[in-house]
Amino acid sequence: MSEIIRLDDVSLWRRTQEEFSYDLKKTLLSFTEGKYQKPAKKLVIDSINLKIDAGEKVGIIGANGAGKSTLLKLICGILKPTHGTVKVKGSISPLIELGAGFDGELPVLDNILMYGIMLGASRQDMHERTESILDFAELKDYAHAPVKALSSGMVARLGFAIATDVKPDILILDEVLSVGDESFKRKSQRRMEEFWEDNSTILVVSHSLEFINQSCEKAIWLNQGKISDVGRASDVIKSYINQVI
Ligand SMILES: Nc1ncnc2c1ncn2[C@@H]1O[C@H](COP(=O)(O)OP(=O)(O)OP(=O)(O)O)[C@@H](O)[C@H]1O
Repeated sequence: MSEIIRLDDVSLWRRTQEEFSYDLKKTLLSFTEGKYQKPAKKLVIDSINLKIDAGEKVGIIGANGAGKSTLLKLICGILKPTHGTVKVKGSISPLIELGAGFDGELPVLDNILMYGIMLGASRQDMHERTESILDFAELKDYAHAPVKALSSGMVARLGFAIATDVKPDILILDEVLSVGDESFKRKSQRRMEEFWEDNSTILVVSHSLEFINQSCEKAIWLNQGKISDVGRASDVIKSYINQVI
């Protein structure tokens, strides 16, 4: 099988949460008082080497704060590593922050076009797909409305409809999807099952070990930013459970 994702010695440092209370006045004062301290940083991904082949379904498990979402964000290019390289061949659809790339002021139709192009589809392709995307998202009546006029559930449905219609080579999922209301949830699950049956490469983060065991042949156990174990899902889950209990 051909390699589709490769991470070589990837590390990422991030500012710690305290930095979010960053205050310019306080910083200037601390400078004048000679008390300035450099922003604290934390190593959230620590020297990761990883290879994923085309068509593999890979589950990522680990405790809260282990770095699972961060790893997905590095793979789809939302975050850049501080050190090391991330190589991805083919198109990638991150179902992570659904709708994060939308422009609220622009109509739904324009956003479908932009979002699809951002995910790697051509303009022509997106023109042809618009109808089925609006149909799946159940947003035909909103085609000309600005995205800011949609509810948050509608925005998530639109994001999901575009990202899955575009049929990427690699699908990235953070937690098992729970988009929209009950009827949409069922519909989105059926669409996800099609991806599973397909040759798509899938990376999924989940706290449901049962789901990972049933749906993925391979699993990665992350612990404090490092890979603790990688291999057959059932084996990795066993060693994770043994360590946790
Ligand atoms: N925007 C951010 N800025 C700074 N640090 C962050 C940010 N987001 C997450 N972190 C830190 O990065 C580390 C890894 O977080 P991440 O969200 O990847 O963990 P996770 O394994 O997905 O956790 P969970 O299971 O709780 O979703 C944590 O220490 C977290 O505090």
